Amino acid sequence: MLVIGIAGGTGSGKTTVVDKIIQQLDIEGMNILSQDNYYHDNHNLTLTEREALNYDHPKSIDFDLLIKHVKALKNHEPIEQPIYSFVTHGRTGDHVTVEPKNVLVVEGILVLTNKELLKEFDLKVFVHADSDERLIRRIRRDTQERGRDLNEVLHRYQTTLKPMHQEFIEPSKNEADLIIPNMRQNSVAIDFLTTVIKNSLRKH
Ligand SMILES: Nc1ncnc2c1ncn2[C@@H]1O[C@H](COP(=O)(O)OP(=O)(O)O)[C@@H](O)[C@H]1O
Ligand SMILES: Nc1ccn([C@@H]2O[C@H](COP(=O)(O)O)[C@@H](O)[C@H]2O)c(=O)n1
Repeated sequence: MLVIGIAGGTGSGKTTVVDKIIQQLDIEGMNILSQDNYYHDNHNLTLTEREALNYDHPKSIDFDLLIKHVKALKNHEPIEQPIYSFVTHGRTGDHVTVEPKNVLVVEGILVLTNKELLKEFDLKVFVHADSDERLIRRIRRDTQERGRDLNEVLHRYQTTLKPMHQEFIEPSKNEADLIIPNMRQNSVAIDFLTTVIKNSLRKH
């Protein structure tokens, strides 16, 4: 199994890049594990308390479970992936069964910050977009798709997102084998990444 880690700041375009790779690779045997589904549950806290949490710090992620799942899939065992809600800031209680396949992509803002998880990756990618562009994309997405208002997005950006990006996410770029500039549609970079994955698959 080929395991690829794809990191990058919020709104950099990780999900979009993964979708394009899926289209271009055109293979059935590919799984995507999103770090977003591995946020700690925090159902012991009230909704107001959960809303106030820092979701951009590595401690917000249940890396133990994520790494356990990556290892299980590499070991040809199916996993029960939790499903997360950005509205309730917690796990929904539902799970999706993921069967092992030839390629596993693990994507999320913090996936290149964890030393144990890094050991599991054959290829490490960082998607880059400037912070102003990412903030604009984040405002659009969170207000349209994640049930947030402008004040919530801007408050979170100033208090936790920006400082955590500078402390943890931006430095994790140094772990990447490949950096994808994604300020605009970048089909050359997507073609290149697809070729690298195809070549790696031949060796696996
Ligand atoms: N190259 C790009 N140019 C313009 N908009 C983009 C680009 N890549 C992604 N987007 C948009 O930015 C938003 C965030 O992208 P997404 O892939 O969800 O980012 P991430 O998964 O890194 O948070 C989405 O609305 C997406 O359509
Ligand atoms: N309850 C939560 C959990 C996470 N976030 C934000 O999601 C961002 C990561 O997701 P991307 O798809 O943008 O990579 C991260 O920056 C968290 O601030 C949230 O708002 N609420």
